[in-house]
Amino acid sequence: MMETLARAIEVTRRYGSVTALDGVSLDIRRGELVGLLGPNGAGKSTLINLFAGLRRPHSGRVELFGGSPADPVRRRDIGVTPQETGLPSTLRVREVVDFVTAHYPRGAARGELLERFGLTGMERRQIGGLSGGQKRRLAVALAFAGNPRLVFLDEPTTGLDVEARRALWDAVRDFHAGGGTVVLTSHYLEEVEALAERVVVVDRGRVLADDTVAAVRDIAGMRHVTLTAGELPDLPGVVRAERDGSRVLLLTADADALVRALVRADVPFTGLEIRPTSLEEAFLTITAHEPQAA
Ligand SMILES: Nc1ncnc2c1ncn2[C@@H]1O[C@H](COP(=O)(O)OP(=O)(O)OP(=O)(O)O)[C@@H](O)[C@H]1O
Repeated sequence: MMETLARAIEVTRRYGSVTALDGVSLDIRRGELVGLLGPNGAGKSTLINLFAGLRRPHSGRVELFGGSPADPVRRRDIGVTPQETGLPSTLRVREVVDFVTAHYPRGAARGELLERFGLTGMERRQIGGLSGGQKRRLAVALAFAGNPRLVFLDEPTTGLDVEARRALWDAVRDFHAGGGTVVLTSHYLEEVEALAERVVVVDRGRVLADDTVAAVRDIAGMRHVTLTAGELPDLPGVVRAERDGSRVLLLTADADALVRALVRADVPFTGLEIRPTSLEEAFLTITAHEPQAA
């Protein structure tokens, strides 16, 4: 059994009347590269802030390396890149890196760290003079300044162009290949797909799915097929079927095959519509209902 580095057990966290996390349980094991996927306001940043010891849960428990995230000794072995890049604009790149690195017993070598994130030659530049993408890369690089065992990257590639995004993906992959554990958040399945093996889908403070990227991709690729028809025969690949008067809604991973089967079965239908499901819709539908016949 792989060692668990971070763990949330039935965690609830509110902000005023907003429940940001609602009974979330999650284990992050050593060597994993986990993507937290979910729409705006899903609770991803809140979860990272709890693991990083920046916030405390209202109920449930959060553990980091088997202890409390509030313990500074445990926090030495993590790195975090927050969603907002707030670095002092008058300082030079070199000064910021040295300042952050100095906080750790095993700080990274500056030159090597900057190289990994495509910032070589920028040591003397002031933060305020960097481009948005360069600032972002620096903020992500700082998460690795202490040679952490576990890093939390909150939307690491926001604001990066394609090339910079790929370079950052490579840096994250290198860290992972060297035995590092990564938790990253994203709104985009493609980003999670490019990096992660395991994806945890979060929405409205709850974990909707915790599975392989392939399994989640299948669910996310579901289509809603709706049509007006009478009694329907058994159709292939229907995950869920629902009737509302004469309107039938079918959920399937392969809409083309479904439509071909409908035509072959020679059942009269009108008003055929096919549309993608949102990730949320797909997961809610699948987790809330068992397949049933129309
Ligand atoms: N400091 C705060 N004060 C009040 N409400 C907050 C605070 N932080 C988060 N929230 C609320 O908690 C919920 C979860 O927010 P959170 O930032 O964790 O989501 P997220 O998944 O990271 O979203 P995004 O992708 O937009 O960053 C949202 O409804 C948000 O408005």
